[in-house]
Amino acid sequence: MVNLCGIFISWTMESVLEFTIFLGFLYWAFPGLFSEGFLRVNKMVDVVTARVFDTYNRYSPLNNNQNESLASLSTLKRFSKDQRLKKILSREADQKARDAQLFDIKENHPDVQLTRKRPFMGLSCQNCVLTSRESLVSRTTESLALRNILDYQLPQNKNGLLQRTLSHFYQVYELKKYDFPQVADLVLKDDRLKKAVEKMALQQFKDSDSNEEKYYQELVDRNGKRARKLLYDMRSTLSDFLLRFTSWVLYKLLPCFLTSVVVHPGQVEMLKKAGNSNLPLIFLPLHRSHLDYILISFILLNNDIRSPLVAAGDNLRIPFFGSLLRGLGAFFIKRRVDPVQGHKDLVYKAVLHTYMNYCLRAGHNMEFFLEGGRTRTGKPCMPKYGILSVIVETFLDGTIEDALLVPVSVNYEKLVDGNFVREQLGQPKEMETFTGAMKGIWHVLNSNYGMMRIDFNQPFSLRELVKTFNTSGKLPNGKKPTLTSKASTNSLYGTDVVSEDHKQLVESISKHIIYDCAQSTSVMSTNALAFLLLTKYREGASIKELVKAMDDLRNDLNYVRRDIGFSGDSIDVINYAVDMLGPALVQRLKVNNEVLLKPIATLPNVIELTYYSNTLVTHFALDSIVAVAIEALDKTSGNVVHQDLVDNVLELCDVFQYEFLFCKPCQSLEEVVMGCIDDLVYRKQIFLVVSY
Ligand SMILES: CCCCCCCCCCCCCCCC(=O)SCCNC(=O)CCNC(=O)[C@H](O)C(C)(C)COP(=O)(O)OP(=O)(O)OC[C@H]1O[C@@H](n2cnc3c(N)ncnc32)[C@H](O)[C@@H]1OP(=O)(O)O
Repeated sequence: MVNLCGIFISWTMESVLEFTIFLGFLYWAFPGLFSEGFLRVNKMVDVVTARVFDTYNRYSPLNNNQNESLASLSTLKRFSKDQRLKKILSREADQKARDAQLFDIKENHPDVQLTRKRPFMGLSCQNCVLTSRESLVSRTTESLALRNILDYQLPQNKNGLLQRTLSHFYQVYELKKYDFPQVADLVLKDDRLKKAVEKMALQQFKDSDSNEEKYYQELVDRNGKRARKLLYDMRSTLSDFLLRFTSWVLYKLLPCFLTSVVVHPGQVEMLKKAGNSNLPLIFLPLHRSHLDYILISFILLNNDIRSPLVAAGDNLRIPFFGSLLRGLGAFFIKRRVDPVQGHKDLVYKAVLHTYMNYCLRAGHNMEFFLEGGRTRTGKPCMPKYGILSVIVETFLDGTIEDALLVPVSVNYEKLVDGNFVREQLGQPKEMETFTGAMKGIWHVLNSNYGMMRIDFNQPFSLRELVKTFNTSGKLPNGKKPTLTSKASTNSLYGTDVVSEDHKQLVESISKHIIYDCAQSTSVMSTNALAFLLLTKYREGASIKELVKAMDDLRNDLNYVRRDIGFSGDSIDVINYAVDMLGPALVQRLKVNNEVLLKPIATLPNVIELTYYSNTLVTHFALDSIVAVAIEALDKTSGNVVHQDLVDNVLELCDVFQYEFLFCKPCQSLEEVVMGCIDDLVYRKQIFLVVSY
């Protein structure tokens, strides 16, 4: 502090001038910063005031119920007098209300409403991994209530003055310490990598005109050096200190733009138990925003679960942020493995495969995004198979005994990384840069994204899944695979051909996981409103109509045990969602003294609204296809033949197979379609069933 004062006092005229020039430069470089400057200063003052009050509350007696902004000690005193008066008044009012209620209860029958139990999302598949499904979870785990992880609570017995003042610091200090071994040197010595280098050199040697031994050696050296460089560009330098420090910073920053980050403590409990099994956990989230991996690591770290290494596209290897991400667990992969001089890039594949192999063997957990990037439409993307094929291969060749796969679904009330409208209109993606990232962070910090929800599905054993697929032939084409543990001959590592069985297996696992994630994604208020407005009320609807439609939608979702990420009266939900979506997406009109909500269904705005709605479109995809198939049938006789309808639906499903995953790979699509028709007959009474 003394030093800091000294610095300011010792400022000369030159320093002042220099500082002014610096400010001038900032203004020139980032005019946006200054034009909105005052607004932001105001916001900042609000945040600081809120923090001061928050701190005051922590020191003051625990039940003082004060929740308004305070400025000075005298105001505080006056405030507590007012508070006391308010309390007395509210106690009296309470008393009166209770008396009146007691009278009502005596006179009338009470209107008892049963609160519906929230479904526990993400249990693993009972067809494929029954043993995993029965482990790690209990009735108590299931019935725990959702929790906002930004509300950090100190343990009961650790609630001293210092701990309360520096609660977040205390939290990160107390975290369990893990070792994060570095494996790069081991990778370079690995025989398989050396063989891939030689094989690549040999291919290049054969393509050349030379037949001198010396040239071949030169090629081996060149490829060896390339392997080293690829590895050092790729590797992660996960650091315990950096994780803790970032976690502390996040505790301070996240509340600036998120009202809550909601997780199910039961799911976290399952992960903790799985973490104690000494098997690597492989986290497989659906990718919506850059916040996904930040919050997943944040939650795991703060629950004493080993932080994972995360496969990051090398487009994120930008100055400063690249090194930061590397220290927080990122290992950088090429987003496309392109051929080198007309041949498959064996060296790169071998580096990636061997690196992942050693990381898993060293006990690291891993995380990667099966979709290979963020969804641009709000619908889950079809999976990419490269990284998962390495994990499966690492298990099949006996390097690891087993791995626990954890599908993760993430949803936001409001999309954090812009709206992808530019890209959806056909313009190329803007590449990540340092200034772009800084501007993005600044923008995010000054916005409100509402609530974020993360669902960790139940971890399941890769061994059990492979065994089930092996023994029951539950692959989509009904083909029985015969995969046995054997030396590595396929996947990303140094090969030209991936065996058909292995391909089928990896594809089925990937699709199963994407399907599971989509099923366990909870529906946000913004998804529900956008869906209703775009599919049912494109021309607008009164609040009353929307409330009725929202109630019906909630009932439908509850019936199929989809979790809804909001609660309360539908009218409040709608008003909240309208505010979150903003006037650029939903208009509030006043027609004949009635408020009408209307979607902006014109380009480009409709693209963003569709993004929100698509979370539910996936859910209703099969129902909609049945509806379209019924329309296409000949109904002149007044009847529809069941089998014709099923055939029509299957044909349409074939057309849409790259757009939606209609069922799990372990299910038969025909049976799922028949189930869907039966359900529509029973619940929506679309037909009267007649048998001849
Ligand atoms: C305290 C808090 C801290 C918080 C702070 C934490 C921050 C901590 C980290 C930050 C982290 C950032 C994270 C960013 C998020 C992304 O950057 S997402 C983007 C990057 N991630 C991914 O793309 C992962 C998924 N992608 C893949 O797996 C892709 O396959 C790859 C590996 C990128 C390659 O893609 P590709 O070149 O298009 O090739 P693809 O057709 O998929 O096949 C590649 C190979 O896989 C194999 N293969 C393909 N199909 C199959 C199959 N069916 N079966 C078996 N093998 C197959 C074959 O060997 C094939 O090679 P070929 O035989 O064709 O030569």
